[in-house]
Amino acid sequence: LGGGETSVRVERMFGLMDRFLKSDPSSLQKDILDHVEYTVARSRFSFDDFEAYQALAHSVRDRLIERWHDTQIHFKKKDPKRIYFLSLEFLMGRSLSNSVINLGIRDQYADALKELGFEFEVLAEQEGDAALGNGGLARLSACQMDSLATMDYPAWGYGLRYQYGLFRQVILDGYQHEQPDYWLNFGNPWEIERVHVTYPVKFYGTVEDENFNGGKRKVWLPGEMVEAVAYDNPIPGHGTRNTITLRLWAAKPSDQIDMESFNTGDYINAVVNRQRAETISSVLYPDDRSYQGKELRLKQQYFFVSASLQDIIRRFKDSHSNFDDFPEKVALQLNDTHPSLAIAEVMRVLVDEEHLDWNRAWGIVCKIFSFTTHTVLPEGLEKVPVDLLESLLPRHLQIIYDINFDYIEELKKKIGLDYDRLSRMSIVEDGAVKSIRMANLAIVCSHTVNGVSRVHSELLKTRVFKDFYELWPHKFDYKTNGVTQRRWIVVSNPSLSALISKWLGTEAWIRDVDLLAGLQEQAANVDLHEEWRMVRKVNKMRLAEYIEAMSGIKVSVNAMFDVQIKRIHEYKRQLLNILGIIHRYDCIKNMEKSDRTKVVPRVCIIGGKAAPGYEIAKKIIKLCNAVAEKINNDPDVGDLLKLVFIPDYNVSVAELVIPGADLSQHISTAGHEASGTGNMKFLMNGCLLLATEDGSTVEIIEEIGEDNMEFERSRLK
Ligand SMILES: N=C1NC(=O)[C@]2(O[C@H](CO)[C@@H](O)[C@H](O)[C@H]2O)S1
Repeated sequence: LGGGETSVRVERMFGLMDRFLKSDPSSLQKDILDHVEYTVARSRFSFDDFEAYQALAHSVRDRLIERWHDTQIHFKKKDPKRIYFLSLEFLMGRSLSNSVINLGIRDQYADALKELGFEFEVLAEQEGDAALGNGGLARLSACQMDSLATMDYPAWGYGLRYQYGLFRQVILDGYQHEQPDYWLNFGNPWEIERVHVTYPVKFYGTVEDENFNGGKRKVWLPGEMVEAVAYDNPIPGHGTRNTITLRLWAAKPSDQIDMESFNTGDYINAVVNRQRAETISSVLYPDDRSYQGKELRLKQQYFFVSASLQDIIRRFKDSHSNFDDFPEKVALQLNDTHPSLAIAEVMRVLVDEEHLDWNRAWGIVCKIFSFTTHTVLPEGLEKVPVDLLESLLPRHLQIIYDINFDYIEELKKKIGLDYDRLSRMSIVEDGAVKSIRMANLAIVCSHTVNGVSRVHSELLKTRVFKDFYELWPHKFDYKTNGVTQRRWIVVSNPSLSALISKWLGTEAWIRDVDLLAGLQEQAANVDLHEEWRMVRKVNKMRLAEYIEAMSGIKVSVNAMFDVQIKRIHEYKRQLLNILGIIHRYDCIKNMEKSDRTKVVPRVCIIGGKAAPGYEIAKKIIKLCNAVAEKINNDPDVGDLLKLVFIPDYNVSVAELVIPGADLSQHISTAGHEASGTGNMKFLMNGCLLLATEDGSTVEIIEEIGEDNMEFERSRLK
């Protein structure tokens, strides 16, 4: 995502801030009440918090739509190079607060609501999280969309509209149980269903040779077809009118019901096609690492790739007829290997449908793809069994074989007949299960390959993709993860946000996070310290109330809140943290009463979901709850030590926990966390980090400076 040459500011269109919608409190009030009556269909004189939230959401959406249309008109006229971000996961969280803050009208809405007898924060709590992702990779996608919009990029996000997002974590007797995420049950005011934006997606079938222009060409005869229907989500930038689109695809059957079966009373078979189709976009893949359930996963990947590319090519052809212009107008960013089939799909469309010759099509493909890899371990690299691909997408397998043949012939000219290396670098893995190495496919066809931190990039160059780096060093770069300060300070910690603006003397940091460095000039200001302590206290009180409401455990805000919230993984070492807590408990129990006055009271907070099939991770959750049961019910320890497992950790829970944390733990086994983003969120909220030198923490250390660190570098002898 290079310089600003493709980012054209979407200035105030037609000379007005908002063409038709005003934002003074009385106009907003009228808007909200109109939506109560005409959208929510409730009496404007009697409606509850949830109905008020629905009306408020539609009122805000109206303002998003104005800018959204202006943006689309603007870019249709400018016809810039568009960035298409292809990701199978977007962990968006709630939209209301983020939208009104980016629109710059949060306070106006809060004032308008107060006069109607409602509190903005109470209504914001009515919204469910859009949890269309598993963890850091998915939340990064959401933060990137916010930043692309704010930086005025003409960008699109493409993904899947899962009917059920990331499972709801319920703790029973200390164990994790997974419940469906019914995030759509009460409607979703933040999306627009585009019933006219649908594309056929094909699967299975055979490939035939057909006479064409005196030669032969391949024709794919599909065995099954489903419809992809677009659901659009406006993503507003901050301090700009640029409002980009997150287009999510839902799978619908091409034929809703088989009337013959129905009329013969075979009601199950009558709808079996609908079920087969809708399953494709029904459940978010429950794990952000291991790859089981391969066929469904592969169907999901191709479904969203095919629909997205049909949409992108249609948009290109609306104003261009020569595919030589395609690389000038289209950049496709592969978020991990999940969208890698896009490479074979573009080749298929260009060669089989647009009738470009192979080499011309290949030249185009190699200019439009960039690949972000988030994996540090070779065993985490995605492989697709050839037999599965041959069954589901026979034409794509042929294309991948052809790509690989040309690539290996070229490789032989460069490295000679080093068969071990040729075998390692091949896109096709021969072995017990012949497979397609999706990362190799992505690297061969992309013009850039980026890691997500400097440390990660070094691991890629020296271990994971060493062969490729030696061949194409120019392809490899890194873009260290980032998080948006709009969500992680302004939305989640408004009192800190106000304090920062006051002491910096500007709100410009909300668009440009580097301006936060200006606070260093006030680092010794005791007045700022006092205000900051008050902010932290308020946030800790909010968190303590939440803990008591969720677990019944009373915690003292005078204790240090020591937090570790992230997906449960062995490499993230929640177990090490729990063993440390057991040790701390043991030390307190064996301490003389007089010595206990030296103990800093501590509330240890752990939260996170374990993948449903990850048994060890689920046992760690049980251990945490068992240790908590023991410690929290020991009056001898009292407020000196508490342990809380926060259930169902999600984006909204993170927005509550992070501002209240005094200390946070990022103690992954070095070399395992590709980047990590929780460290950044805690840091920008003024929290101390207890961390290993891993992933992006290494760069945080450089940014903070070693004189601000306490090091415990116990090198192995
Ligand atoms: N499947 C994954 N989930 C993650 O959180 C991963 O991607 C994140 C975003 O780049 C990284 O910050 C994490 O370190 C990495 O584990 S990879």
